Amino acid sequence: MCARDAIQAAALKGSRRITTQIQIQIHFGGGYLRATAPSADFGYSAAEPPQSPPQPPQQQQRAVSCSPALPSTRFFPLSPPTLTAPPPCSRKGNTVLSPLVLLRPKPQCTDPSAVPLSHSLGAAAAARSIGGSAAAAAASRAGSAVRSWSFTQSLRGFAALPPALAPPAPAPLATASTAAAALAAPPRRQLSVQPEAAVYSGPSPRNPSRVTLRTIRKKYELGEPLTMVTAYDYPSAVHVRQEREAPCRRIALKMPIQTRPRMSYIIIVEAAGIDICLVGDSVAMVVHGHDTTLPIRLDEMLSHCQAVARGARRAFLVGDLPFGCYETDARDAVRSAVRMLKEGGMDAVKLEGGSPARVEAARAIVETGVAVMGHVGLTPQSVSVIGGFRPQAQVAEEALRVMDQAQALQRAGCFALVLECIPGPIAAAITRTVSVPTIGIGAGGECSGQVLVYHDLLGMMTHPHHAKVTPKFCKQYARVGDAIGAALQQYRREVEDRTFPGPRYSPYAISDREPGVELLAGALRKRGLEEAAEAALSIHLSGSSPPSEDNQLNSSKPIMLSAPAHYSSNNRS
Ligand SMILES: Nc1nc(=O)c2c([nH]1)NC[C@@H]1CN(c3ccc(C(=O)N[C@@H](CCC(=O)O)C(=O)O)cc3)CN21
Ligand SMILES: CC(C)C(=O)C(=O)O
Repeated sequence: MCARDAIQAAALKGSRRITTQIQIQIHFGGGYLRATAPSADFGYSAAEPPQSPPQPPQQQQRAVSCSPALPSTRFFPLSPPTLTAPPPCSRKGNTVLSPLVLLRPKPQCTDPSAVPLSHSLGAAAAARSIGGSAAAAAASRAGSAVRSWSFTQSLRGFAALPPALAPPAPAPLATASTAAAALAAPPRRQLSVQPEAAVYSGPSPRNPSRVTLRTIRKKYELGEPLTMVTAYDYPSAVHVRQEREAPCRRIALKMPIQTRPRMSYIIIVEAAGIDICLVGDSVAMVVHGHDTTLPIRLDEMLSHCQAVARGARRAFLVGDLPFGCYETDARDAVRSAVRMLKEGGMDAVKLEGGSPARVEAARAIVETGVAVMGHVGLTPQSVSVIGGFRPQAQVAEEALRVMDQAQALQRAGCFALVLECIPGPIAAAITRTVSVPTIGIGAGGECSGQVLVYHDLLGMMTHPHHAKVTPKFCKQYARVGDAIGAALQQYRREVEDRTFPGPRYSPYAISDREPGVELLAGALRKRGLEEAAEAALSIHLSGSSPPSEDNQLNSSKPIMLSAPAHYSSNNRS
């Protein structure tokens, strides 16, 4: 079925949205990458089926061979796309899949800059180069009908689209500088293979539930509490995101029974759906083991931001500007903030303090086009002048100063403010005097939202070293630190008494299609390695009857976390 038939069939069935996807396979030195990217999002309904007649095959074939040649600059040493033949489109529900487009590096290419093609950025960059200005031309012709990447026109089977979406005149493709930017771009949530979505239609259409500043604003206006946690790495970012229950169950059911989490636990973790993820400079203390947040550098923060951006799907990502990268002047601040977005993959930055210089920095960053979260009250980067992580604004004069700072930051354009370690009534007063959300930490329950450090709320900081830097305002919703300790102890015991790995976790057998172990033993004996031969033979024989699954489960039960009390009554499976 060609794309047009598939779209028409879906339209006549009354489907409102039909998504088309391009499948691309990029070949490089040791293998290939396959990427699927939405080509366009057509808002057809049964009332307005696509009109245009299919083009004659000759013309379609020409459309393929005339497809915009890939630039053979030093950035994209690829041959022009070829189609796998024959190229029928397939349809999955409302998604029409293109035939596979193959991209191969030109054989004569010896340019070392071809190397980036060997990781996923290569796919992203190639996709950008193909879709680039072709999509721009199509978008301006078709107005709002085309919402994203329009490489479709150049593909046989995708050629017969409605007049509004007719192929644009061949347009110049990505320039060297856009190509370079594409290669330098960090891994980005859902955007890596659909750059046009970011240019023409805002955040990825594949993830419409992503939290944006508009979502935050809406929640704030409706008086719904905002949730924020810190995340410093990929696994914690994965945990704070929200996913549907079904895929989690599917994944869990594929896991070995011993390591399969309880269903109630999966649902709880995966449904966390936290609104905002802060890659906080507290990582310096929590992960790097420093006594303060001061030592962490911008490049270290960027590395944490990138890991979080790879794991996050829904949350709005805020990167903390670390001490020393924004104080000198506003230009310094803007440069650091831009890196947080460009290299770190963040959606916004946070900076500490409300002095006139900090307010100016916030204003300059916002004017550059980067959203800023302010932070007043206890600002740990000022520990040197504060003399410790001490609560703030406990006397009227100080409270008024913090309130003035909050207002100044709001006027500078901050979209939200963290209020840290101040009395609840002061936080309540600030929350009422500003018209942006306040996110409290140790600031009582009257803020527009709350933030806690991930490791604190999970009870991962039970080691005495950590306990001393875990603030007393932290509620522990689990005791993960205890579970980690118990699991490590059990592992050590089982290794020492040789119950681990046992036959159950020694899955690799010598092929039984040949008398392999006997041959091996013979060869070992010939080399005078009698003992080695005996060992191979006896282990091979004893490993032939692994104990039953039941025995295994009884001998070594995984340590399971109990669900937090307030969830368990609803979610036990
Ligand atoms: N794990 C962790 N959680 C945090 O919330 C956190 C960090 N680390 N590191 C960066 C800052 C520092 N924070 C802290 C740390 C300790 C206290 C605390 O216990 N303060 C004592 C007073 C200490 C003193 O007087 O010196 C208190 O009574 O509140 C407060 C905030 C909050 N942030
Ligand atoms: C505690 C939060 C607000 C923070 O700034 C951090 O984690 O660095």
